[in-house]
Parts: sequence; structure tokens; C-alpha cells
Amino acid sequence: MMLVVNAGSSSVKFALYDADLKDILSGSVTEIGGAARLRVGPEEAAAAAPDHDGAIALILDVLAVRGHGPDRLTAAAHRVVHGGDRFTGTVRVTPEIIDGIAACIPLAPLHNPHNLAAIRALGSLAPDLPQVAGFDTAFHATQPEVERIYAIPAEDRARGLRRYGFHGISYAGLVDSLRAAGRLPRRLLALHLGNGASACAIRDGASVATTMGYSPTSGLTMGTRSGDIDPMAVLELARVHGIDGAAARLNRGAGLLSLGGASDMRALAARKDPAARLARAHFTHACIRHAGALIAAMGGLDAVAFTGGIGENDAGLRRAILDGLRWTGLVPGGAPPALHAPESPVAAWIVPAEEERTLARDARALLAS
Ligand SMILES: Nc1ncnc2c1ncn2[C@@H]1O[C@H](COP(=O)(O)OP(=O)(O)O)[C@@H](O)[C@H]1O
Ligand SMILES: CC(=O)OP(=O)(O)O
Ligand SMILES: [Mg+2]
Repeated sequence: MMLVVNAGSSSVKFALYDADLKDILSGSVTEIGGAARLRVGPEEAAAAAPDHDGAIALILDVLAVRGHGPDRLTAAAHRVVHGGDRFTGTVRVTPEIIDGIAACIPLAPLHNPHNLAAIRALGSLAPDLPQVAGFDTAFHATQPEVERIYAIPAEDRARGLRRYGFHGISYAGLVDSLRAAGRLPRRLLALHLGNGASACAIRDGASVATTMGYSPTSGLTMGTRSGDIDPMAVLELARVHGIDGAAARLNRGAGLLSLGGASDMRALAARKDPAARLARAHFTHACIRHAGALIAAMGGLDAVAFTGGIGENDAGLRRAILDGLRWTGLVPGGAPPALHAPESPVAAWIVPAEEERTLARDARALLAS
């Protein structure tokens, strides 16, 4: 039995699979630090999870109570968000790998610490349990050099200052799902819209360009992250608030939270005041504007796919984004999971994020090799 742990910026999701990757149990702790909720299978309830460490401990407790303690596991697989230059594939966790993941913490402060916390918590409960790490950055290793590099001096580029891209486990799973359904188009615009949000141009199943770069702070407007902001504005923030203060503002105090007073899209959708509307409008505009650049980067558009908590659930926001893409020829319509009218030359789909299953499949392949 394999346990998969997916620690995102606002949630920790988990799934248990048997040796054939059949589902045994899955669940999540969401809205960590806010009105946290624990879901185990079909049951959902309010939970005490003030932070990610609390959420991970809660999940391990719940699993143990249900007879799925660490002693019953044969392997664990973890999502790790930033792999830097070092990790471009799934790896077996060793002390050196843990050091390598820790070295990437400054690049993904909302993620890598929690990814490591889950690895360490299981490592101390079950020291002999094989653990595997899959990286969000790996899917983007196919991007061309012009997309990958920033136009900055060579010595700074040599320090690893380049675009990496994230949500790669989600995009890889999405490509697999569409391919399995016989619907993988040549030029796909994929939007992973969750607490963290990004979009990716995928040509023939491979990443060509994406909105996130050096860190998961750039690109689209997010729950608490700014998305794109001029580098000189970042320096001004650092001058006024110090470097750590600027980093905290850009990662934890910006985005929907700064515009609408809440980071949670569902909460914003329920409000009708101007601040909530502006936050949703900024998010929508960023998606449409970046979509244009991504469509150009892959030379046109055959299909759009929405995934992530917002992408899968917020019909109003999806409609607004698709309306903004009518210039591509896309005609919104149809019945979910299809989002396009029968005559539309461009398709659109909802594709549930399958990060846990994708991690499990990769981990199983690695451990079998
Ligand atoms: N029904 C819904 N309508 C609008 N937004 C939703 C809905 N369900 C979930 N969301 C939003 O999805 C986001 C969380 O997405 P998720 O992918 O689970 O997060 P994470 O990035 O932490 O993995 C939150 O902003 C949440 O409000
Ligand atoms: C990379 C990233 O932003 O992940 P999440 O959406 O899970 O926060
Ligand atoms: Mg996520």
C-alpha cells in the first residue's frame, strides 16, 4: 500500500493506493490556517489545522486510527514543488536528496518546507519505508532555451536564475488523462487554477512555455501571491520593507488577499462588494492576458483545459476566461466536462487534477526499476 502526500500552499492532500494503483482511501486538509476542513473519503468536517505541520500530523493520525499506520505502508511518494537545476525526474529519497530539497526552500518558501516536513515525519515514524519525491519543475524540462532563460548577465544565469515552471505533476497527469481519452490536442492551453495558479502551453504533450518562472510567485494573480510584477517595483518593496519583508508581502500578503481581503476564491465568489469583484476581475484578466502569450508561444490553439480547485469548480470564472478567448474562434457552450459548443473549432474541457495518482504511478515505476 502506497501513501501519496501532496502538500500545496493552502492544502495537504493524501491518497492510499494498492499495488495495482487502485484507490483505497483519499482525503485532504484544506484552507490550512483559516477555516480548515478535513476530508476523509466522503466525510468532511471542520478540523484544527493551524499550519501544515498540524495538517500532516492530523492526516497521519487519521490514517493510523483507520488501520493504515506507517507500519502498513510499502512506500510513500511526495510532491516536491521546487527541484531547482538538480532534479528533473522522480527520485528515491536519501539524506542527500533531503539536503537538495532543503537547498531549494528559498525558491519556494510556501511549499518546499511543507513537502520536506511530510518526508521527515514519515521518515521518523518509519525509518525503513521507501520514500520517493516527484517534482513540479520536471515537466517543464522540455522548454526551449529562449523560454527558459532570463536576459540577464551570464554570471547570474550561472547561479540558476532562470525560469523553471511549476504545477508540472498536475500538467503531466492532465496530458495523460486527455491522451487516455483520445482527446490530447496538438496545441493545448492548460490552466491550473488553485490557491497557486499557472497556465501552460503544451504542444504534442510537452511543455513549451508557462507563466511561473524562477519561483511560483510569478505569472497569474494567486490567492496570496502577486503574480507578475515589475522587477523595479520588487526592489522598491525591498527598499521599504527589507528583503524578507518584501518576500513575505509578495508571497503571503498579495494576490486576491490584497485586492479582495480574502485568498479563498469560493469566499470571494460569495461576495458582491467592489473589492471582491475587483479581485476576481484581476484574476480573470491575468488568465486571459497570459493565455494570449502562451497561445502565441505554441503557434495557435486547439483546446483549453481547466484544472485545480478554482478551475474545476468555479463555473463563472471559467466562463469569463473562455469569453476572453473567443478571438481564438472558441465558442463556449456544451455540458461539463465539455465547455465548448458543438461547432467550436477549439475545444475546452474540465480535467480533474490527478496529482496524487500521477505521483503514485511515477513512484511505482521508479521503485520497480
Ligand atoms: N466551488 C468553488 N468555487 C470557487 N472556488 C473554489 C470552489 N472550490 C474550491 N475553490 C477554490 O480553489 C482554491 C483551492 O484550490 P486547490 O487546488 O485545492 O489549492 P492548492 O493550490 O492549495 O492545492 C481556493 O481558492 C478555493 O476557494
Ligand atoms: C506550485 C504551486 O503554486 O502549488 P499550489 O497551487 O499547490 O500552491
Ligand atoms: Mg495544488
